[in-house]
Amino acid sequence: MDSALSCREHLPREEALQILRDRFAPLPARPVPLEQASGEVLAEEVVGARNVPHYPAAAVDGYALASEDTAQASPARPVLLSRDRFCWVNTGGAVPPSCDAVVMVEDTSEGPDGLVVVRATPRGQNVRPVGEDVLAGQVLARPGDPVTPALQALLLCAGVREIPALPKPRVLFIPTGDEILSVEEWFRSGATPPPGTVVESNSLLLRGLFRGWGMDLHVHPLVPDDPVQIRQALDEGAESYDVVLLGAGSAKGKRDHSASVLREGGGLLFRWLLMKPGRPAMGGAWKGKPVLVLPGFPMSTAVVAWGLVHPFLEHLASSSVPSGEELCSSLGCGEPQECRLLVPLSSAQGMEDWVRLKCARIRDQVVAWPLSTGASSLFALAECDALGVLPRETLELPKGSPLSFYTLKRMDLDRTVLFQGSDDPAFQRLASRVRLRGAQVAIRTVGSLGGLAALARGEAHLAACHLLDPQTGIYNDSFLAQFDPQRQWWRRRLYYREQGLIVPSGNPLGLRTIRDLAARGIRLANRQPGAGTRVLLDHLLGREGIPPAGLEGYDIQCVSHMEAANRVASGQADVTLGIRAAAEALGLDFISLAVEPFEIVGPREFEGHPALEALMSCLEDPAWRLQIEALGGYRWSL
Ligand SMILES: Nc1nc2c(c(=O)[nH]1)N[C@H]1C(S)=C(S)[C@@H](COP(=O)(O)OP(=O)(O)OC[C@H]3O[C@@H](n4cnc5c(N)ncnc54)[C@H](O)[C@@H]3O)O[C@H]1N2
Ligand code: MOO
Repeated sequence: MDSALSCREHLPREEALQILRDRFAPLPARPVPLEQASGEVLAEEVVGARNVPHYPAAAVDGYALASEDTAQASPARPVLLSRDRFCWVNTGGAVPPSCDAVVMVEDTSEGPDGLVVVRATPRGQNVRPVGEDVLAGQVLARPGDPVTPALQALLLCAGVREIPALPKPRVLFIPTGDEILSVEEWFRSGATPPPGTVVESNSLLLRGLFRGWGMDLHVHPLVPDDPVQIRQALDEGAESYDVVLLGAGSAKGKRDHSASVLREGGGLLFRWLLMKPGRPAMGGAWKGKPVLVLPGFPMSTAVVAWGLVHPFLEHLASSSVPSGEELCSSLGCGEPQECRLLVPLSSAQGMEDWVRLKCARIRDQVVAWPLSTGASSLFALAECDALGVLPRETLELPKGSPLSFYTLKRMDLDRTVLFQGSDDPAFQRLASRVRLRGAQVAIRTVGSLGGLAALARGEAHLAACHLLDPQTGIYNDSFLAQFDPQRQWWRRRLYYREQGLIVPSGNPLGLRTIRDLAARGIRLANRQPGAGTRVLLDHLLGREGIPPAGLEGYDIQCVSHMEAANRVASGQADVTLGIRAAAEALGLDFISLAVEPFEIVGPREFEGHPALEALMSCLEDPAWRLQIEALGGYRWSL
């Protein structure tokens, strides 16, 4: 036990990193046999042990000879050499010491009297002298150089048997948690695993990150929230590994033991980082080996891996990442780039805030919007294109603020259009088809009205419209006239879709019409303001003279058809208004109330955009049409 350690709390990530760097020295270089050294990085310079070539070598097939014997030779006055004045050499063969040049066989003819040479062959011609390529003692490669195939071959020729490689820290990840199921248990648990259980997904995530860094990660079998077993696993880790990563148990739960185990058994160096997510991360020592605790939520694990674990491993491995470029190295991207925020962003005060971003480019401006901020959201982590790392002093970033971002995925913004608008499963499938044509539709679900307003502000290439005008009973026309008074947008109808009541299978409450929503005790799930489906609901209720305020659940704002239908499927609501496809996807019953045209619209200025052209060509794709028909409730004409 290292009682001399004092624990720093509430500290910036960089300070935590510095504490680790000060406390744990880089690992020694590793000798690696040359044949196995592919992909390694040199820890020291390497000098040649032998000359290459180590003998004077013929560069052509021909005759080795003394250059002075051919000094007068020319096609007009060939020279005849007697048999003791030349000898045959193949390309690469040794030139005898008595010879200093090689004449190409094409410039000679050998006859019974000797060799006829038609060209003067100056000293050294066609001879590769000793050490021409490499001289013994010559510096061949320097620290930090990657061992490429060419370097490997060169070092072999230069007589180098093994190389000093940068150390590769051996790292063990110990997942912990009583609630965590192994992958086998997860799939064995059926379609609905018991509440409170979570699959052990962090090691899959971490392994992938390590692979991207060119490092291996070993994973310990799952350990329950039991201090004795956690200590035992740490003992095993410290015995055989250079670094131990302890998963979860980092916050204040009754089953969170990481801090107390470390504090009592090894030493806690720091705890509570000024970053979000990842705040409960901690660092310590166990039997002299570094231990880092990764908070359990996936995004927290990833952020701590990027921001702390990888830079620390690079320190242990003595890799020379220039200061300030640590995150680019961890994230595997180039210099941060700049975008403008499509929406305001508020950052937690005093915290370095890691934000998952989606990006698009409109005209010449790269724009970005944040995805979910929840540390538990894996979808946001998988879906985002980029990360914004907001410095601790950032508070409010108004809409339009510049923001620098690190790319996580290759983005082809020339071939990406930004769609803002309604949620629609068929349109989602269309976006997948567009991918197959090498282009992308970035989708931001903001409802029909939100999409039209975004188009009007020049913040999207494309929006959707399925809005019923209660006054006229006509879809879309009046809304487009309002948002595009100058008529500068094109419009195209994609399909019609059925809207209706989505109720549990078998319709246990016997709901039939919109009037039934007003019955006592009926729990509704509604959509967000601005969603076309909510506009339709309001219209249908209004027609029947039903005041929305009286409906239980009218204030519930689901942002997609699937979210609303899932509320019904899970028993949280008795009914929602939505499309037939959402009901069918979840095996729910559907009572059809309306058929609406689903149109897409966009400014003419973007016509010809490659992603828009790809989208238009997908509309004719029979495979997509079949896929849409199978969703249920979509049709091509009224
Ligand atoms: N009262 C407080 N509660 C929490 C605080 C706090 O300061 N006070 N901090 C929150 C923050 S921030 C985070 S982050 C989490 C950290 O949680 P722990 O590290 O203690 O981890 P658990 O509570 O055990 O698990 C959290 C979450 O992650 C899931 N998990 C854990 N391991 C894995 C794994 N290997 N693979 C996938 N998912 C995993 C776990 O099941 C939980 O759902 O604490 C907050 N609470
Ligand atoms: O800091 Mo926690 O890691 O936000 O979710």
